[in-house]
Amino acid sequence: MTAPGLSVELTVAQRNVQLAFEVNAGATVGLLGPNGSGKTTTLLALAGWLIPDTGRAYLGDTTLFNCPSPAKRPVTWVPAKDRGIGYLSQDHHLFPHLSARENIMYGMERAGITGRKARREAAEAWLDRVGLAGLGKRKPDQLSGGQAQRVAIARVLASGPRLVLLDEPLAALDVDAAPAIRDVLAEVTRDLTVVLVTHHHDDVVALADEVVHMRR
Ligand SMILES: Nc1ncnc2c1ncn2[C@@H]1O[C@H](COP(=O)(O)OP(=O)(O)OP(=O)(O)O)[C@@H](O)[C@H]1O
Repeated sequence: MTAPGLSVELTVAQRNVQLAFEVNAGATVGLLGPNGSGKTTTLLALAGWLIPDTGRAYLGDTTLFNCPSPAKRPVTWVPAKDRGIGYLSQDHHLFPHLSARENIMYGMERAGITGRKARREAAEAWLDRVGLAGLGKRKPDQLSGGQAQRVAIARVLASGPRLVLLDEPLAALDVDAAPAIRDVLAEVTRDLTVVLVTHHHDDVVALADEVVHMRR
């Protein structure tokens, strides 16, 4: 399946955020800007967790939201669970009672991927792909921070998202662990449409095809 392109424009007056940008199908755009410039706000609106005052976002042929006026309800508002968007933050947010493999399988189940055996096999393949072959039975508290973030990457990607949102995905990692995981992210998102928020120039160089510079 080919990744869709993304087009977004939005304003959030209370947060003093106003922006517009496009991402080509299968490309990664990096959002760079100082604290408070609206990077997280933009990701929240795309993910479906924040309704902007005005704006529109199109993912391929799908209208994610269409908010013509702050005084009116959105004309179109696709709920977060129906957007087919994968969100990865700096915290892995793995379920502590589930193994690494079960966490990945959970992401697939939520995305409607049927068949427990198929999910299990796919989860094993994802563990392999993110460099964790053989560690599928470990619970999050038996993994290092870097290994847990690799599981989180696999959980997001295994669900087959149409758009991937990366919110400072390497910020919580040791400087020693970050480069290898950056390489994993670059490999697994190569053909996907991605919006990346980061403060790190290394992330932009390794992951982004284009950069949006945001100002306060
Ligand atoms: N829950 C909130 N309610 C009101 N204003 C908020 C809220 N969260 C953030 N803001 C404000 O909205 C603006 C944009 O914040 P946002 O978190 O999107 O910026 P950011 O670029 O992601 O910053 P950072 O790099 O610090 O994460 C800031 O002025 C911030 O103070």
